[in-house]
Amino acid sequence: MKKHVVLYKKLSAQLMERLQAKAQVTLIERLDARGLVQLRDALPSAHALLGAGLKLDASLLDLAPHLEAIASVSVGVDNYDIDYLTERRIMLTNTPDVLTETTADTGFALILATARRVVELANLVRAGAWQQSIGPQHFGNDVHGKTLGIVGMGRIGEALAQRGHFGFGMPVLYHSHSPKPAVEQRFNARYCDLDTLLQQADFICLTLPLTAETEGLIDARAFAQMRPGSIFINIARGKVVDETALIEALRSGQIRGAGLDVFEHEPLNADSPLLQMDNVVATPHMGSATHETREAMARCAVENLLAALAGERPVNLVNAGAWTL
Ligand SMILES: NC(=O)c1ccc[n+]([C@@H]2O[C@H](COP(=O)([O-])OP(=O)(O)OC[C@H]3O[C@@H](n4cnc5c(N)ncnc54)[C@H](O)[C@@H]3O)[C@@H](O)[C@H]2O)c1
Ligand SMILES: O=C(O)[C@H](O)CO
Repeated sequence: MKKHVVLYKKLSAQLMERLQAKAQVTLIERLDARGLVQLRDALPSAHALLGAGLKLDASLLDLAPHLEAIASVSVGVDNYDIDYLTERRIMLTNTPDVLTETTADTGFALILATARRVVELANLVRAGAWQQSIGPQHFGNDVHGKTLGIVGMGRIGEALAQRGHFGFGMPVLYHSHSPKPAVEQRFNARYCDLDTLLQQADFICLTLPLTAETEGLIDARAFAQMRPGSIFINIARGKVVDETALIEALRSGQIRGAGLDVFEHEPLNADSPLLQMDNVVATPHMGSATHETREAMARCAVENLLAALAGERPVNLVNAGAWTL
């Protein structure tokens, strides 16, 4: 008998066909109130789940006694209680690598948009307020040659460093768990502690995961270290930042601007003070959101899931303990 896979993300026809050839599939089209009821109804017979953007904790997963695998269509795994999954020997897989370049592109889009005030000035043109040559009150700042600070030198951090170093001639500072000699050689990057990076970088970019260790890492104390004129970019996770402290740093002029793809609560509330600020560029958690990359992520998740259900070790297994226990 085919195993039961519950999707809470729509797949392309091709991937759906591939999955249906091997499994009985239930698709939950939207994770609204009705969708959540459908999910709870499907969990008791589910062998595997595939999707993204849902906090899957014990309160839901206790409803799924037969669950063998969860294929997350994301690289970030902060929505899952990994210890709980490992204890139950439920394999968790993610989708690294395929989204690295696209997410780094988003990071650079935010760097350029904030430094050069692209959104603000495009809105001015759209509003018909471009009546004469713009003057210094509308000038931005250079990106090329400025110091790029990367917090979390992993896959996406490296792709950002590559763009900064080779494309924009930027000196690169980085802070990570440990120094990476190969990265230093390739991008002429310098490892430093977090405070030094915050004090010296013109662009401070977060590319690290949300974990118990990183939650609230960038707080009021951290913003106080940043130099006036610096620009803060977050393409990691909103909860790595104390958003109240960020708003205060923007209001007080401690930092010059922020490019934000992720927020403490998503979707960002329309009455967030961040949306009242011209020096903030806010995007809707779109780091990996291109047609090509989202399809590659979904394909990667399907492959991981099919491997798990076939009793093979998935390539992108996050919790090795679920396999070897
Ligand atoms: N905005 C988006 O749409 C989007 C897209 C993809 C990924 N992301 C986020 O980006 C994160 C990074 O992705 P990746 O593929 O580069 O992951 P990765 O594991 O390759 O890199 C993360 C890096 O952060 C470092 N790190 C972890 N904890 C740290 C700490 N406390 N202090 C300093 N460094 C620390 C790690 O050593 C690693 O080098 C993901 O976990 C996800 O949350 C967001
Ligand atoms: O972690 C990821 O892959 C992105 O944030 C998309 O959810």
